[in-house]
Amino acid sequence: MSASVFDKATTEFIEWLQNNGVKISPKVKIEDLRSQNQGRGLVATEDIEEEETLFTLPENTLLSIRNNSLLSQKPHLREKLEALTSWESLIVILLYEVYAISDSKWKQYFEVLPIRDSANYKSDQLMFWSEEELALLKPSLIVERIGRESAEDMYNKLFPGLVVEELGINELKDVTLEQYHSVASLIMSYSFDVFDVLKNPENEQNSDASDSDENDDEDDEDRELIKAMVPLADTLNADTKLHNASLTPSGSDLRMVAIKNIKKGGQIYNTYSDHPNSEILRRYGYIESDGSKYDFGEVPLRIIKNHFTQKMGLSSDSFDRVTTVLKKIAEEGGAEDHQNIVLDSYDCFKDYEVIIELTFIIQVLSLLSSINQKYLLHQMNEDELYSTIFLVYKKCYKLIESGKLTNSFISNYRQILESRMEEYTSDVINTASDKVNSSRHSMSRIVLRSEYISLKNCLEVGKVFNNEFGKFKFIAEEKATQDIIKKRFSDSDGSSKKISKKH
Ligand SMILES: C[S@@+](CC[C@H](N)C(=O)[O-])C[C@H]1O[C@@H](n2cnc3c(N)ncnc32)[C@H](O)[C@@H]1O
Repeated sequence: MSASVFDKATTEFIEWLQNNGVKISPKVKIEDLRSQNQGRGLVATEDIEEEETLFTLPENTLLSIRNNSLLSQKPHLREKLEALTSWESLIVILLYEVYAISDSKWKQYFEVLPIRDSANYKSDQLMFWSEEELALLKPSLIVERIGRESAEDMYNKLFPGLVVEELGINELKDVTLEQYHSVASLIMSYSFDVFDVLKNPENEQNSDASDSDENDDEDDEDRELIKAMVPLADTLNADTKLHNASLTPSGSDLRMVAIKNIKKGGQIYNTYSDHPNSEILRRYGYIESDGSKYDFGEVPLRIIKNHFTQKMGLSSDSFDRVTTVLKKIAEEGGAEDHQNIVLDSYDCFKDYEVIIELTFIIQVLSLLSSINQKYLLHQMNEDELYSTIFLVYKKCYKLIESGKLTNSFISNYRQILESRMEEYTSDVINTASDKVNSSRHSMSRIVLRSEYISLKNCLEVGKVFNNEFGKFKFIAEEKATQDIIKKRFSDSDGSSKKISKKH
């Protein structure tokens, strides 16, 4: 699309908005931001004050299960469509609107979307990356969450089986996997979750923007929220640090409101929720070159296992038995009493915070490794192992609750983070943000750098373990293990119980 064709599509879209009752402040305009690889965006043409309304959208401009040509033309399908998840129904509705009819009410809107303009919009969501390109993202765990399989399962469920045979929408009998992917990824990166005002007229609109996931397992029982395409609101780009406007309810309308003062010439930014760069890339196909505010790196359980088996003397079998018991303790105790601390991976945030499960599991394994030096875990039967781990679990819970950790915890924690960081190559670590472009190669490096920096920040234990809940004290190992050893392994006269000591 040449500049004039691109501009013409923008002009016709603005006319369409006005003809459909959308009120736009004279202080904003849609701008061509292709030179910054941002497609279209909204910018301020005057200084804007916090709380000013930038535009108001009447409910009938939204494209959703409440508003679409499919149900206007085939109202008998309502119940069956409502029985689908809101993901599935919006996919069918949008495919019908875009491909099956020529006179859609939203025609001018579609012309400014990637689905109609592949020349200006390249789909960089991870779903569209080849295996070689995905390899650029190693060792990020994001490559394990692309969800291609579940997306294809949904395609196979819908086409042609459900859509043609059950719903009888013959117009969609030839939908290809490619068309399905482009509509599904459009929904992933452009849709909003809004209150279903027709079903719940007393409810105000919800402002959750674009935080939907093609693979979310939804419970649509009461259908209070529905997925919708929201023209113009979805023209806003996003930035976790520059977020300055939000979509808010206003009766049955939606209003985009400034949440900060915005200077003339500044871009209006929405937020697509608290995602790190890896997830922004997966869902939306771009990255924040200087990192997302919500960046984190991840420590896979595999790294923790390697550490405790290779450096702390636990056998691989003991480690697996310990994690099995820890899962069992969580299951039996109920989530409130005993949380599950055995996760596939553990988040370490850029802002010097790690999830509590990471602290907890490393502390548990640290104490168990100390105990294992005297009383071999692999010689214990199931019951003995269970009760030992249970005591250690309880002890660690109390320690953490009272702001204490052991010295071996801190050394293990450091080494585990360092082992994970070693998986990142030095060229990634040294990527300069001013050299960033929108190539997949460049974006991969930024994602990896975001993760690496987050892990590195979490090595600053003085900050990580000195947070809003207070400063952790580090105590000697023996102080923490002596009670357990007394309770578990010694009779009152000091002789050892059933379990044999290591010689
Ligand atoms: C809801 S749309 C925003 C409008 C979009 N720029 C357009 O022209 O249609 C979301 C898409 O915009 C792009 N985008 C949003 N925020 C961006 C940013 N900060 N930098 C680069 N691209 C961004 C991404 O392609 C994303 O998938």
